This record gives sequence, structure tokens and C-alpha cells, in this order.
Amino acid sequence: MKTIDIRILDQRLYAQLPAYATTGAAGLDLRACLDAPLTLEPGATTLVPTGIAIHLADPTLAAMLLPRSGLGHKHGIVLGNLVGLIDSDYQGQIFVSVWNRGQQPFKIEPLERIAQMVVVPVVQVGFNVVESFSESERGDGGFGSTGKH
Ligand SMILES: O=c1ccn([C@H]2C[C@H](O)[C@@H](COP(=O)(O)OP(=O)(O)OP(=O)(O)O)O2)c(=O)[nH]1
Repeated sequence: MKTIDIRILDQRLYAQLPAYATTGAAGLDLRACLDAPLTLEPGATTLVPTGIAIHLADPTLAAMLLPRSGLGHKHGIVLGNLVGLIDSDYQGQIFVSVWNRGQQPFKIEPLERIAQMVVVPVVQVGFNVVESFSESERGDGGFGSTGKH
């Protein structure tokens, strides 16, 4: 198992520390490190601090921030950037862009689990500039070119 360095920037999270040891779940829940509840109006987006910083260090790793299923499906609380990408050399606090795409105001409580993070492998490639590609079955067909069934 790989380990990565994590800094706890918000003292309140020390109570949650066991959750930052691996649990077998794909995603690590990220908490809204707010001082007071924050109401997000329909259509509004806000940047929420998570109280943690990670240093992946290895360029073949990245972390992705994703919505929590229940919040997204039931309340329309998703990410303003749709997916957040954490670079392997980023060392700052992780922020979540929280977007209320729903119809109702949504109150974010301090330390509420607001999004999740998953560490993913990244293949480092070099680009070989060419004039044309060797033939493939699909060619340039895309965007529904194969029909519905
Ligand atoms: O949801 C996110 C997305 C990014 N980041 C941090 C980590 C990431 O490594 C850094 C830069 O993200 P990105 O490259 O996606 O942002 P950019 O808009 O291209 O800005 P930059 O010029 O800083 O690369 O911001 C977050 O904390 N939360």
C-alpha cells in the first residue's frame, strides 16, 4: 500500500483522525471546515476549506474531488468545477468548490462531509507530433456516431 503525507490544518479534525487512516472505501470524505453554518442559495457556488493538505509527491498519482452521491442526488450539491484535480506537487490546503445546482437553499454545517477525494494513478506520457495517424476502426467518428443500440 502506498502512503502519502497529510497535514491536518484544522485542529477540530484531530477527532476524525481514524478516518484518515485507510478504511477500504474508495473515497475519503472531506469535511467543510467552516466556523459557522453557511447557507448556499440555489445556483450559488462557494469555496469551502477542508482543513487538510496532502503532498502526493509522486507524479504518477493525482487526487480527484468528487461529489458525495447522496448530496448530489437528493440536494443538488455538487462541485462548481464538476471534478477537482489535485496535482502531485500541490501542498496547499484542499478547497472544495461547492455548487448548489438544486432548487432549494442548502445549509452546510461546520465539519459536515461535503465531498470525497480519491487518489488515482496517472500515466505520464510524452507527445509525439505527427501529420496523420495510423488507421483505426473508429477513425474520427464520435459523439453518438455508433447509434443508440
Ligand atoms: O477542486 C479543487 C481543484 C484544485 N485545487 C487545488 C489543487 C490543485 O493542484 C490546484 C490547481 O488546480 P488546477 O490546476 O485545476 O487549477 P487551475 O485553475 O488550472 O490553476 P493553476 O494555475 O493554479 O494550475 O488547486 C483544490 O484545492 N480544489
